[in-house]
Amino acid sequence: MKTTADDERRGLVQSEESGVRSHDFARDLNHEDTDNAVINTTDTDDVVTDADIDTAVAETASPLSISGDPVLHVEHLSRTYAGADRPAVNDISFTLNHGECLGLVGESGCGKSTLARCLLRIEDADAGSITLGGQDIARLSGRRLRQHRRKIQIVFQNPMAALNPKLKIADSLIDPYEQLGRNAELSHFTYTSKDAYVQKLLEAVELPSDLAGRYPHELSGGQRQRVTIARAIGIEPDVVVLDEPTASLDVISQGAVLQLLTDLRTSLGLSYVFISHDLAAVHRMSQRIIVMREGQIVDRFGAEALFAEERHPYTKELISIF
Ligand SMILES: Nc1ncnc2c1ncn2[C@@H]1O[C@H](COP(=O)(O)OP(=O)(O)OP(=O)(O)O)[C@@H](O)[C@H]1O
Repeated sequence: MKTTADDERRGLVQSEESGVRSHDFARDLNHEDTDNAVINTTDTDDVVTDADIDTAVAETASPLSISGDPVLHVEHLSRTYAGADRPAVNDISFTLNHGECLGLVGESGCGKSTLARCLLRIEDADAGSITLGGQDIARLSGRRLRQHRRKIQIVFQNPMAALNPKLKIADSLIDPYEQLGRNAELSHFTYTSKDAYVQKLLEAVELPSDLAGRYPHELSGGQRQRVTIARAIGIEPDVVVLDEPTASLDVISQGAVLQLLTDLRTSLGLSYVFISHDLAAVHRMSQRIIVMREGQIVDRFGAEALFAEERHPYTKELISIF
C-alpha cells in the first residue's frame, strides 16, 4: 500500500506489516565486542590526508558547518573483523560540529555501519579514538558508559526491528527516559508527566496523539520511523547517528522524513552523522560530506562543492549514478 506523507502525519495509514519480530535494542547496546583483531592498513595514493581535507573544508564549508563548536572528534579510527583480509574501517578521522549534519556516503560494504557501531560503542575500535563532549569514549565503563549512551543516539534503517513489538508507542517513547532513572535534565522535552512527555514527542515528529496507544505493527513504515526518531531525540542527545534512516521507506515517505530530520536539527540544535549509500539524500541533508570506499575516506568537501572539478574520481562515479 502506498502512503502519502500527509496520510502518515494524520495517522490515517494502517500498516500492512503485522509480523512481530523480537528485538532487544538495549541488549545490542550492551554488547561489547572486544575481538583483538589485527589492523591491516593499506595505504593508497588517492586517499585524502587530514591536511588536504582541512584545507578543502575550510575553503568550502558552509557558514553553519564552521560556526558550531566541535561535539564529536574521531581520530585515526580502525576496526578489522576477525578473519577479514582488510579493515572494515581504516584510519578514519573527522570532526562533527554542533548543529551540523555531516554526511557519510559510500557503497555497500565500505564500512559505514561499522563506524556507526563504533561511535555508539556497540563495537570497540581496534585503534584510534572517539571523543564526545571532551571524553575519550573507549575509556568509559559502567555509569559513565551509560551516560555516554545518553549523549549519542542512533536511528537505524529498519524501524520495525528497532521498536519492541510488545510495547505500545507511548511505552517505547518513555523507555529511554525511564532507563535514565527519570532524572535527566531536559531543556526542550521537559518531563512533567508521562502523557505530556509522550505527546510532546509525537508532536515534534508530526504524528497524531492517538498513535500513543497503538503497537508498532499498527503503524505505517514512515510512522514507525518517526517514532524511532522521537525515541532518539527525546533524551536530548548531543549527537544523533542516522544510519540509512529512510532506506526502508517509499519515496514520498523518504522525502518527508528527511525534511522532518532537517527541521528537528535546526529547531533543536541537533548534530547529525548521516550515513547513507544515497548521495542525493546525503547532499540534501548535509553541510559537509565524507566519501568512504573500502573502509577509507577518499574525499571530503562542503556540500556546495559536490560538483567541483577537483572531486575524487570515485565521488564523480557516485555522482554519475546519482
Ligand atoms: N560482524 C561482522 N563480522 C565480520 N565482518 C563484518 C561484520 N560486520 C561487517 N563486516 C564486514 O565489514 C565490512 C564493512 O561492513 P559495514 O556493514 O560496516 O558496511 P556498510 O557500508 O555499512 O554496508 P551496507 O551499506 O551494506 O550496510 C564488510 O566487508 C562486511 O562484510
